[in-house]
Amino acid sequence: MQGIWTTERIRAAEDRLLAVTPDGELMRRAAFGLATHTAALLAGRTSGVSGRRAVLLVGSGNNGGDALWAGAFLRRRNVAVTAVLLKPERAHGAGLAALRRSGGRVVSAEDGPQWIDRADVVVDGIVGISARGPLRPDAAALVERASAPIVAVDLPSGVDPDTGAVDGPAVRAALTVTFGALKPVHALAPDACGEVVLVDIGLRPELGEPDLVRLDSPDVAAAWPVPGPGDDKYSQGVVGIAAGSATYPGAAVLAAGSAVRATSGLVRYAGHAADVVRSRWPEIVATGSVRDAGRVQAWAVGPGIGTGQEGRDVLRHVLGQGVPVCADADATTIIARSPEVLDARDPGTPLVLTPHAGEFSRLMGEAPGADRVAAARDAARRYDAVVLLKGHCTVVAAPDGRVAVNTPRGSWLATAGSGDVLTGLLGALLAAGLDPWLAAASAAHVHALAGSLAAGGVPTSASALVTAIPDALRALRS
Ligand SMILES: NC(=O)C1=CN([C@@H]2O[C@H](COP(=O)(O)OP(=O)(O)OC[C@H]3O[C@@H](n4cnc5c(N)ncnc54)[C@H](O)[C@@H]3O)[C@@H](O)[C@H]2O)[C@@H](O)CC1
Ligand SMILES: [K+]
Repeated sequence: MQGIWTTERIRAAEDRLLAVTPDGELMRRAAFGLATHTAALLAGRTSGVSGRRAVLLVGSGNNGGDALWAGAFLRRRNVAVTAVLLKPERAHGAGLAALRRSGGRVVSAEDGPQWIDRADVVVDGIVGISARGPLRPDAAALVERASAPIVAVDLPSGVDPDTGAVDGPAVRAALTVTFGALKPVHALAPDACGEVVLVDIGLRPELGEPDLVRLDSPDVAAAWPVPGPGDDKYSQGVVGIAAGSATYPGAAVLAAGSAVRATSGLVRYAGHAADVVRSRWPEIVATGSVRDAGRVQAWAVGPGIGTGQEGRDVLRHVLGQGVPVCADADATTIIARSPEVLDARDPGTPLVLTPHAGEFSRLMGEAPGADRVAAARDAARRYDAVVLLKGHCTVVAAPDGRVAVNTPRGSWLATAGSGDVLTGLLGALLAAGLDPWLAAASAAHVHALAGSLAAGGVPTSASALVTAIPDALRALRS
């Protein structure tokens, strides 16, 4: 599990560490790591380091200081280094002196473009964790000019460090070299960060518990239920799927099929698409109504059930069964419009809501906004439910404040029916007895992995996603 800390926590930890570390030592560690990874990028992209040209974009803070010191280290490997100072009077003094001593060139922002045009790599030391708002016009113009790969120092400038939001011009890096700990931007703005490498500067002992986490494949593999010697189809958890309609059976087929592929437990289906579901998935026990579905250990409810009286009755029924419920799609809309359906829920029975931005707006009366982590946390508290906020990056918040972020592998999941597949995965994990927050985060992880395997670099479909679930689980467990 990877920990992620907000900039406020990072700054506090850095202050504690600075107090017991010789002056300049942390920046030296950071800059040495930055130089090493920048040289590796140069070697990879231009098959050499010596004689290559690096341009540093240097802002007014320590982020620029890191860039300048890294420039001095790169000089030792005979890289031609030019620092472009955005605010010459406020550039990091010691870093500037070190670069000059090493034979680096220092130019003004006006002279920057001619050096940027000839660069093999551009190092973005414009702003780091003290950044506020998008790039200012002078910096934006220089960044725009760069056609060489950009290495972001700590984080891509112009992207909000704590939310990953981009509201104007920002750096799009090939590589981000960060120090001490991952920050939210690294999980929430993967396209702006490019590859992210973490340089150890000794901060970990000062950090405490992370604010957010990202599950690694081994975490998900360890959590994912597989049958043991004493198991049968009932002991592994029976999931009920209440989805789809006679006119729109697709959601039912996808959600139920996804549950079949996710675990070895039994899958029940209840709804108007029973015949279609049975013909597609003969292993499913299908009935026409949730009232005669039989016992289950969790319900996944919502996709395609409609938002009218019948949908409301279905939702109220499953919420009253005293088992965990994953409420998706139409079920979310019903809850937003008729919150009294939640009265049917036994207090203490886990509920997972899986809204996309539009459904979130209905549930909360306002859009998630730039701070999607805070938004998901608020919704989790308001509904006393695990909230999985869909989007390019999925945010999973628990009512107790835990948050997991799933960083996608491309945008392959943006396809019709993809959400139904996630609902099936989540239902199966809830039925197996996983902690609901871990279930949601694990389902999101496998969903994304199945998406990238199904796609293999070209657009894919929800049906292909269902087919790829075993491949994803195999990849996790290998
Ligand atoms: N504190 C430490 O011990 C360490 C800090 N390190 C580096 O220091 C960075 C943080 O440095 P600072 O706190 O000095 O601040 P930054 O370098 O992040 O920002 C400097 C200043 O830029 C200005 N600014 C904010 N937003 C801007 C925008 N959108 N456009 C233009 N200017 C803007 C502000 O006046 C801000 O104070 C980290 O990101 C990291 O790179 C590393 O050297 C590791 C050790
Ligand atoms: K930066």
